[in-house]
Amino acid sequence: MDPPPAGAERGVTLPPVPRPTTPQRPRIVLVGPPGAGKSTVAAALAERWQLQVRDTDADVEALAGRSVADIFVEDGEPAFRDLERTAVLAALDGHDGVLALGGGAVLDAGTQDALARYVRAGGVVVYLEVSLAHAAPRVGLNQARPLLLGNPRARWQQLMDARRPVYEAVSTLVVGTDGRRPHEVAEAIEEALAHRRVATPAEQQPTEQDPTGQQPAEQHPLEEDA
Ligand SMILES: Nc1ncnc2c1ncn2[C@@H]1O[C@H](COP(=O)(O)OP(=O)(O)O)[C@@H](O)[C@H]1O
Ligand SMILES: O=C(O)C1=C[C@@H](OP(=O)(O)O)[C@@H](O)[C@H](O)C1
Ligand SMILES: [Mg+2]
Repeated sequence: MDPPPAGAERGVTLPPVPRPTTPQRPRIVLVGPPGAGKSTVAAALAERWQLQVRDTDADVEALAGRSVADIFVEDGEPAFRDLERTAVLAALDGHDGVLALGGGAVLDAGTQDALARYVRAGGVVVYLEVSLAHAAPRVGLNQARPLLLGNPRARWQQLMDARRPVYEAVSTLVVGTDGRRPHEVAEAIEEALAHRRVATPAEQQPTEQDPTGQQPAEQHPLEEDA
């Protein structure tokens, strides 16, 4: 007999958890600017879904044996981006769980290609949206995000102006986080996944197998097995 679905023992009805794929890939990837809550919401989703969580910033720090801030200061941003690409590609290729990217990871061409392949294979990329007014108090004035040093609000806005089109292009779903607590963002993601049936622009890019870019519904990784 199949084991009861997660939450059943607590009398809770959960939406379908994204199912595993072969080869192993993330069930969901979170992108968005600093302070969107990617790391926090990824951990919340993993907890809800009883999956492993991975965060490319933590992977980079493990690879380098130093903090993100120290890598920026000692080696510069290009060296950080190289480590980050390595971490992202490794996670997209072998992490079966929830994956949070660092905010600037999507700028890398190799990462963009890997995300596009992941999406064409049915993967889910959620862009966590946040406004400056809500992001600023979340990122605060701490030193952990070197790109925001100096004038964090102005730097954040500059980053967003340059990156918004990239976040939109690589994602298959956009979820707002303004005024929502992390667990409410996780719930909003679940709800969006449960109700979503229409392919988004990132999913409609043509593939060699399907020049129309349309994805048959039965291939979607969020559907429960029949
Ligand atoms: N929806 C939210 N509402 C309020 N605070 C949040 C929310 N999401 C995250 N935070 C807080 O904001 C800070 C940055 O969150 P984090 O998950 O590190 O963002 P990101 O990884 O996108 O940069 C953390 O202190 C976290 O607790
Ligand atoms: O936006 C960026 O370029 C960065 C975001 C950070 O991650 P979070 O988005 O998780 O804060 C971290 O990777 C690094 O400080 C650079
Ligand atoms: Mg983070």
